[in-house]
Amino acid sequence: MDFTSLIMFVQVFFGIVIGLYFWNLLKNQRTQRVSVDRESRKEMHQLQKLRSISLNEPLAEKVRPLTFADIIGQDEGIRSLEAALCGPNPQHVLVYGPPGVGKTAAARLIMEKAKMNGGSPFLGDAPFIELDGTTARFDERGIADPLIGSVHDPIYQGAGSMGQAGIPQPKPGAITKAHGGMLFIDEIGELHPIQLNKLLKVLEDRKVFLESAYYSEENTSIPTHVHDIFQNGLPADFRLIGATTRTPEEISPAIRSRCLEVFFRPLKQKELSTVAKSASERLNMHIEEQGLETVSSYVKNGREAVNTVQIAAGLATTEERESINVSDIEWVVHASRLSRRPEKNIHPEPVVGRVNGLAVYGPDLGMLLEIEATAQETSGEGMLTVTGIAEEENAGNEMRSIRRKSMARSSVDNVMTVLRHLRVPVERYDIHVNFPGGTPIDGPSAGAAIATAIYSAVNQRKVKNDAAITGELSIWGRLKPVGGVPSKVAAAQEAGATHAFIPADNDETVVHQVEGITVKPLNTLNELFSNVLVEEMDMNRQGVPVTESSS
Ligand SMILES: Nc1ncnc2c1ncn2[C@@H]1O[C@H](COP(=O)(O)OP(=O)(O)OP(=O)(O)O)[C@@H](O)[C@H]1O
Repeated sequence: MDFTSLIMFVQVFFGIVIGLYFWNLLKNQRTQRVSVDRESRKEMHQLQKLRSISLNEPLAEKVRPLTFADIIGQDEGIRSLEAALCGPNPQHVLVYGPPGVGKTAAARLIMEKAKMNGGSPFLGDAPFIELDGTTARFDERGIADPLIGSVHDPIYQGAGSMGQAGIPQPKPGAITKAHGGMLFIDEIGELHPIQLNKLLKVLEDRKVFLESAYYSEENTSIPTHVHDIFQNGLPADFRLIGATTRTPEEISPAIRSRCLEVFFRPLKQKELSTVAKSASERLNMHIEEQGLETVSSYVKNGREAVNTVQIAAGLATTEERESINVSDIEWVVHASRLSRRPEKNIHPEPVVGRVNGLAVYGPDLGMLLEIEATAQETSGEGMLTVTGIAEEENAGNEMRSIRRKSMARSSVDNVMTVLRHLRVPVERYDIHVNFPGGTPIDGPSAGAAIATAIYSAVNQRKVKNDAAITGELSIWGRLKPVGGVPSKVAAAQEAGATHAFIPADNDETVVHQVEGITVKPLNTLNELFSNVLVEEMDMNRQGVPVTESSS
């Protein structure tokens, strides 16, 4: 074999080896592709099989409110939502309220309502995006952030062909998906502070800038749209609806200052009964009147009312009945370990030392606050006992927390000074003030009611049982304004009171309209006593005259 033949032989040999190599590579790719296709066909078949199966519409879906009229008892909240979002200049909104009272249901309906308004900036296809603040977790390296958006860097697995080409890929978050529409964040109070801060920036800029160490302006292999996103940001112009079960004080002032605040209130017993009734109607089930009464006296909110009816309906259906009996409801109540709603009603008759105070807790929950006092004349120096309250309480926030004497206890001490000033000889009596029932007492606003209870006990004068009182006391016996008056008056009316006495400085014109209760604004404790004490004297004890206080 001469040299040329040898060269040719080597060339042919290497040609065959290289050819075999590429042929093998191609074959492998084809086999891989065939097996991927086979696997995908199998998965698609499985997916189609799953899709072909469908159960009935879940009961929870069937009873979901479809119009605002289906949302019971929240007319005021819905009106505020409409005012904020359905006009030509929609605002960001924070919706406060206890769990299960219709916040989400109303938010889901507001977009359609807004679109009906010709002047609204929301277009016909404006999106409504929902996100849950409790599950919207994010990765601190920015790999994943369902709210703000993230960048999928080429180092990460599954970066695909763009990744192989070293291109960082921006992934839009909910704020961009909601562009031109509304972003509803349920439980916004649970968002991580870092996410909240990022959200605030977006609300300000109406776009979001994403960052990546793999992005370079000079990199010409990066496609134009990625350059555009990194340089100009992703659009994020939307209106925020944040719902929370927390109180306004617990929400960051920065987000509050950018939003209109809307309040959804707890549902009254009658309203819960209506929610239960309409749920049973949607399920095509009849429910006895007494059954409705039982539901509404155990459940605390609309969701619980609907759930109770659903389980009872399920029970009736399995027994092939078309109506829900009281016993079905009782069984559900028992099985779900529901406890009866505390019924705070006014006392049936006037009693010495017993006063209907008014409290408010949570964002908007008014409640009747029972206050009892007894006074026993003593030869020595009188003692003051206060029960039914915490002796000490925490105040402040996460940054600065302090322990202080209970506000209710301080309030009683304040009342004793006021009564001494009014020449009520409290020092001659062992006085016991009790707050039964475990209702939270915010202290100062119960001052006027506590003073009435002690004054009534010392003078043995009965207090009108149909009167409810709220007001802080100045040390000179003047009634000072308090918070939550509308909710307090509504609670008083629901508990059966016919008269509510509030500080004149509150000037809550709105409360004058509560049906079935007369609201009387007063200036001084003396005016209050002459309005709420029954005009009779117990002859066993000398009534103590009240002198006019200087205020
Ligand atoms: N006021 C109401 N009127 C009619 N149905 C209600 C009302 N409140 C709650 N429901 C029923 O309860 C379900 C749950 O209510 P929704 O999710 O709107 O409550 P929410 O206030 O958003 O509660 P959460 O704070 O727990 O998310 C609704 O789908 C509806 O069936």
